[in-house]
Amino acid sequence: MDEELLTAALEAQQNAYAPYSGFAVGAALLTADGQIITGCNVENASYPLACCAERNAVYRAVAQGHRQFVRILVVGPGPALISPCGGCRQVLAEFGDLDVVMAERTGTQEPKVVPLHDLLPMAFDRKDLSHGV
Ligand SMILES: O=c1ccn([C@H]2C[C@H](O)[C@@H](CO)O2)c(=O)[nH]1
Ligand SMILES: [Zn+2]
Repeated sequence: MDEELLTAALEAQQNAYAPYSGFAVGAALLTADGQIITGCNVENASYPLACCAERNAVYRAVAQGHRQFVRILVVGPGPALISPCGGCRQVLAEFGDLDVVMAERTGTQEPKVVPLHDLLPMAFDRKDLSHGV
């Protein structure tokens, strides 16, 4: 399955819009019903408006009716493995725990799998809202 996710993420990475950082990222999210939804980073001349590949994948998946995820693979340019930024960890945590697979494009390093819970322990979530939605 990680092979399929890697292929999908590498394809999405090629569509990354990253003229400012030059740092292209691709992500592939595996839904509970076995679908793969991809994302790439999309930057903006107003730098803070950049959207990460992981968040793009989550938002695309939700827009298509998915809310249960089992795995997300994120691929950076390499040779370093990259892990989701804090904002993306929080966005992913909204939909529960899942495994995060970190990969890189050059094939130098073996992918590494880490549960989201380990990347963002004690995440703020709906239980912390005083009005309890
Ligand atoms: O996990 C990550 C880390 C960074 N980026 C993007 C944000 C920005 O466009 C560029 C440089 O940080 O890479 C992602 O998409 N995912
Ligand atoms: Zn991010």
